[in-house]
Amino acid sequence: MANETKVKICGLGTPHHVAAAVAAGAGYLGFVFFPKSPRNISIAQARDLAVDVPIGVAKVALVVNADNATLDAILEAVPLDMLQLHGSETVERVAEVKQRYGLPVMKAVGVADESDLAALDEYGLVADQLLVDAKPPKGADLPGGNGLAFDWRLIANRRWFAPWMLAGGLTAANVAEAVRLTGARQVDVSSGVENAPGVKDEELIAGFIRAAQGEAG
Ligand SMILES: O=C(O)c1ccccc1N[C@@H]1O[C@H](COP(=O)(O)O)[C@@H](O)[C@H]1O
Repeated sequence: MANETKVKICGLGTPHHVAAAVAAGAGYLGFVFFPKSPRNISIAQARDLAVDVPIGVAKVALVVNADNATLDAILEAVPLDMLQLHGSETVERVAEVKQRYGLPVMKAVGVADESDLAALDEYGLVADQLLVDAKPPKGADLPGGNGLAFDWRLIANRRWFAPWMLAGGLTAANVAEAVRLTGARQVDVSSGVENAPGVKDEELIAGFIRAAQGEAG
């Protein structure tokens, strides 16, 4: 039976793939502002993509340790619904960004083992949402979007003060099991709906959303 798992498709870069994600039922669309990422887009590109997104589908800006000038420039030009902080932003910086921009903030926390879980409790007291992602390997260029999963059993039956989203190495083949094991009601995917780094695939997007929502095929 179908469930109501909300899906975020991250790292969109073309109107075609934005439309495909919306048509397939994505609840969130992610735009990456991080020059090292193969999914990085300019502010002008993001504005053009965001303006046609229907009301009810949240437009999320993913940034990594962005300063106020960078956030000012993004938010002056792009109509956004949420900020995703995916770097080493402190609890204090999360609170500052929330207050300065008045938008919901989702803080990404990397998980590799038990010792990483305390950070979720801390950020959960200040962020509007948590993004529970795999910790990047040492020396990785990207703090996320590496297509790596973590051991989902680490967070089975854990809950935090803020709503949360599961990320990291999710694909159409593993997302149903990830949801079953963790109890996630929201999932986020980037690499798992691509056929090359940074190149989204319409069929993979639709297949991922069907699988996340428990629909066959
Ligand atoms: O997608 C990126 O390029 C990216 C760059 C910098 C930080 C985070 C990034 N993506 C986020 O990482 C997770 C997991 O991605 P994947 O599905 O394992 O590829 C996801 O939350 C993206 O939002």
